[in-house]
Amino acid sequence: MGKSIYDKIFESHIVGMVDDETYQLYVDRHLIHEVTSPQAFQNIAASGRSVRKPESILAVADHNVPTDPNRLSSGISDPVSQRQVDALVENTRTWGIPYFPLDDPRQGIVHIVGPEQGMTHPGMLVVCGDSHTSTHGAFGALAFGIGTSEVEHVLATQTLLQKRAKNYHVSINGVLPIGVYGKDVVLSLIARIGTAGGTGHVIEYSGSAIEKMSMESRMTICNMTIEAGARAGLMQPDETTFEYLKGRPLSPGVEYWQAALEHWENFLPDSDAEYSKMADIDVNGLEPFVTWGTSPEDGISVLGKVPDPSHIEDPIRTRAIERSLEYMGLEAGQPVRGLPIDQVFVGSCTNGRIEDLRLAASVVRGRQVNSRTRAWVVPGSGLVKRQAEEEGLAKVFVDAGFEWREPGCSMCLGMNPDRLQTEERCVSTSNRNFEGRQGRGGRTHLASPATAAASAIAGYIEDPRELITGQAD
Ligand SMILES: CC(C)[C@H](C(=O)O)[C@@H](O)C(=O)O
Ligand code: SF4
Repeated sequence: MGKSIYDKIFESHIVGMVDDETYQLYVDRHLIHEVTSPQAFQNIAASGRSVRKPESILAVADHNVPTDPNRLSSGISDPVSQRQVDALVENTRTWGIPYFPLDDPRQGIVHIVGPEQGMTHPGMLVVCGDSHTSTHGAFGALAFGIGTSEVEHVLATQTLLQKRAKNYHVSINGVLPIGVYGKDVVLSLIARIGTAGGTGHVIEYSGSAIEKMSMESRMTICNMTIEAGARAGLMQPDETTFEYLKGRPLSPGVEYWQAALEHWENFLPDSDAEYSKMADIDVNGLEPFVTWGTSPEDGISVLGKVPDPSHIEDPIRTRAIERSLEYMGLEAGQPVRGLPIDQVFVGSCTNGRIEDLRLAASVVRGRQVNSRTRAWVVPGSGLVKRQAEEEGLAKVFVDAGFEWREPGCSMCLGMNPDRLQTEERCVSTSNRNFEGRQGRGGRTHLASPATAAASAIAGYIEDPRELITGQAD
């Protein structure tokens, strides 16, 4: 029987078995951040154990840090956040773990910093105490989020206990129309299979649309794969992957490059690999997507209408839609395009990379943010920020009336000062639109950087094609 990428990585990392179903897997790389690591380090110290392989770890503070331009002098006002960041600094110092402090240009969101440093290679097992670790699957690595007790286990043993997931194959074919991007593809996938669609599975992507995509777009898709309930997302490594990795600080050096390429070939899927679920997506007719509700599966075309619960038969679903509409301040059947917005957030580990900023800037260039809307760009890392400044993108944003901020998770989640006020409506390039996600009572519409940028200019949810080509409907 043929093997999937998942099967091959999983099997090559088995170092032991705990029972019939539970394997002990070797972990190649471990990313840590300030929220899910303090307790793990505390337990390591309390039990007199030590960190087994500090050089396999990379640490950054991202969730709790402020992103205002004065953050180095003003510091962190919330005492719990400050304690978590202090603990990360202290723990990394104690154990000799690489850490990028706030004044280091390499600081940023863990899932942007890791790939940027060349930390994830095809065939690796990569973990982090964070659900969006699935992002790294874009490199053909098995990457998934773990809980704090597992973070402790990995710190102490460099291994993890795992049961095997099932294989799910998603084939994405066609040519992306103008104004439609990786974010729209993944929002449409989640709308189709639902937030439980991938439960118990690892989704492996292939197809002509994926082959043509940049690493940045592939990462956006793998990042949100977790929102479809899957354990991880995986993509086959190819020339695009190798080009991206070449020359990065933690990538194999020139002298090892050929050997690395040969090694990575071991992790390509067999042509007769078996998958327990399959889906095909044709992107040729895809439209820009935006969510209307409080679940990532609530995506519709930007030209679509929010659902009418009276047309739904399932009473549980009817109630859920009614509740979402109420929370989101929407009427059944209302078009989503044209909804006035208070805030636009371009950033997060989903869409805070240089390609995302280039895309948003291309929509914004020479235009002005609508006076009713605040618009922010929060680069995913200091390196993204620097590159965007060098390319003149920062100036495009600032000239248009955007705020240009320091790297961090920022408004992706309300764990730092960047939050929505109650009932404020935001078009956000992040990955979750749960109730209160961007601040208590805040209303989130997930979308691509192009849709977010177009909405900032319009002051309402706008079809980006309107600004790119002048022909929306
Ligand atoms: C805080 C952290 C544990 C959390 C996660 O695991 O995803 C966060 O990054 C998120 O996006 O909700
Ligand atoms: S940017 Fe958002 S999704 Fe990504 S790690 Fe930070 S909080 Fe989680």
